[in-house]
Amino acid sequence: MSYVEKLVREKFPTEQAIITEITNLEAILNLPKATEHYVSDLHGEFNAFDHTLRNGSGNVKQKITENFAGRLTPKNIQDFATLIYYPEDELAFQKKELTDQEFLEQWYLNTISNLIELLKVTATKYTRSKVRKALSPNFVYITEELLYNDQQEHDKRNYYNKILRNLVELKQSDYFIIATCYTIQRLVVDHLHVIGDIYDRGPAPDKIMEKLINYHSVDIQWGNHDVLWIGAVAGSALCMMNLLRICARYNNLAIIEDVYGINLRHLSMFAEKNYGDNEAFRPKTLENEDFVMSDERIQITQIHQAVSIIQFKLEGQLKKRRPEFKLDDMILLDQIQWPKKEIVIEGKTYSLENTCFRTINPDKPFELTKEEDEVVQSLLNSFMNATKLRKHLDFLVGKGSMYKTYNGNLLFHGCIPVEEDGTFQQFNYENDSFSGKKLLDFWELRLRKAYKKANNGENIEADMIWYLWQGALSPLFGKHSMTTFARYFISEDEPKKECKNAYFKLRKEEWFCNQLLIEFGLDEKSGHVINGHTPVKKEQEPILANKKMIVIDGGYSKAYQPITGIGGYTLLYNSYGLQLVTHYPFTSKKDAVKHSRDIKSTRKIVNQELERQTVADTDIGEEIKKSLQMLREILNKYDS
Ligand SMILES: O=P(O)(O)OC[C@H]1O[C@](O)(COP(=O)(O)O)[C@@H](O)[C@@H]1O
Ligand SMILES: [Mn+2]
Repeated sequence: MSYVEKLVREKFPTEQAIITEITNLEAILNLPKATEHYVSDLHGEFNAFDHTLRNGSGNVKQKITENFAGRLTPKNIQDFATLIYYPEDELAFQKKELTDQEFLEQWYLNTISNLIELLKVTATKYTRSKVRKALSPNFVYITEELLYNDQQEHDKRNYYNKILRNLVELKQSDYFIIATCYTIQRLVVDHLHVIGDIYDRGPAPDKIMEKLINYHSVDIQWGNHDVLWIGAVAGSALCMMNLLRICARYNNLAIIEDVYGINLRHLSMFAEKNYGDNEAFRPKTLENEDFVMSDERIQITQIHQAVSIIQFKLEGQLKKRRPEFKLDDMILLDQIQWPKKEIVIEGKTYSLENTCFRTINPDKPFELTKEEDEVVQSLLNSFMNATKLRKHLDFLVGKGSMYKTYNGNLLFHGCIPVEEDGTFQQFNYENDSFSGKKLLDFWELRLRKAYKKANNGENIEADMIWYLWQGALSPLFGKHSMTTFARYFISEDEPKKECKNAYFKLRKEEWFCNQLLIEFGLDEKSGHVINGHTPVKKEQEPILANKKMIVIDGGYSKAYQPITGIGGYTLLYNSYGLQLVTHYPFTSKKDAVKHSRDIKSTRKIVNQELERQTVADTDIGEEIKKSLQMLREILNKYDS
């Protein structure tokens, strides 16, 4: 008897137990495929993300409309949807509105009854045991009684009404309503995919991480911004400087100090001593006008310069340490022609503007001053020992990966580096070379290794994570070089250009997407490639290559909304197929719910006439079929 068979027999010790399990699994295979929800490039925009999760990208409202249209007015449908998204707020609002006790009681009775009806609809896709797990432990018994009872029968109706009345009379209805609303939110989406870039630019990536940690089912594909944070905690000073620079640039240093508890005082004092105001380094402010001339802005501008210069010095050191990274295209401090402060790029001379080079020794431009070195070391130490940050990144590394194949689709953040003709580019490392799927597997292994071996000494492993941030063959970056230096100090546009990998042109072609799906062992007839990373501009299309490629970076990031013109794309994949959902930019809860300024449009991607998919058509279905086969074999042995 094999080890697995022994375990199965232990779990199902009798013939009857096996038969019950077979029946149960067969039934599950016939349930409709559960809904997957895809989001991407959240960039710290917690409020917008939270709203998307609460409304299931419009799925909650769609279910209400399908079920209650004709019975509830559009306004009542909207109020009901609002209750499910934000039950605490809507309850408080209704209690204030309905001052007459009788009206309020009637509202409670109607609401609970409608909620149970909606819960029934959302629960039909799941087994009873899965629904039970989604219920609040305090109300499992009552909810099941209400859920699985037929109200039409006279005696049962009395019983049902009595439970409802009791909830109201015993003052349990608020708790019950809140719990049921969250259960409905939980059931409308079975699994969430986050296609990278949770961190940077926006104010609250930490809250996104907390939400994901507590979410019932999620996977993450790392984005280039996420790996910066992983790199910093793994001991890469260069990753840390990059993320500090971005935090200063977007006026987000509070996330470092107030949220993750990393003290920036030493850095700030050093910056104040060495830098003044500088136009090129003022933080991007999106709204707060008072901020424009404040001391705080000067302070951030100083920090921004200090960390940028340290970053540029460390890049020079890295180039020497890591020749295999081929950093020749990168503008480095040793190219500056002193004392004129000019730089020659591809034979053309550019004068440097907004310079802040006082800590740079022209003879040894990559050398940190003693104080810079102290600042770096103490910051790195703090990053590596910040408990909350470690908790968030443990989750990010644990649940994350470079790519995912899921129910026939291929998910990754950036690209698979290719030549102009579509052949996979080779990355050479230690006498081996990697391309296509093998390249992504290689990077995943390296990242996990570097994170595990985190140390703040000479950290060669962590350099690898930095490469994922901006290396020319990084699948997460996908551009020939990052032109950060030029973007601060050169006014001409030419040196600021970042050329995209041929992947981004080729992904519009169906044959190319088929090649990608085949490379990852998927069926090119039914699979899709799903990407984030490159904001889909106003004039561009998110659905490409005869619907094989879907790019869902639609601009959760406020800074990118002017170019995308919307507030983000999400995808829903239910038993009827894939739908692309376009969101309005999120301004406030109130605006989103009271004026329905959330979902702009929903577009079907896959032909509606296709047969409805069941669990049998999914990856989990495949697993179940394997288990069924094994159980049947064991059962046969009982017979013989
Ligand atoms: O928008 P900013 O802050 O100027 O940053 C631009 C930089 O961000 C990058 O686009 C990388 O970030 P994304 O992954 O969000 O695209 C770089 O290629 C570029 O140099
Ligand atoms: Mn990205």
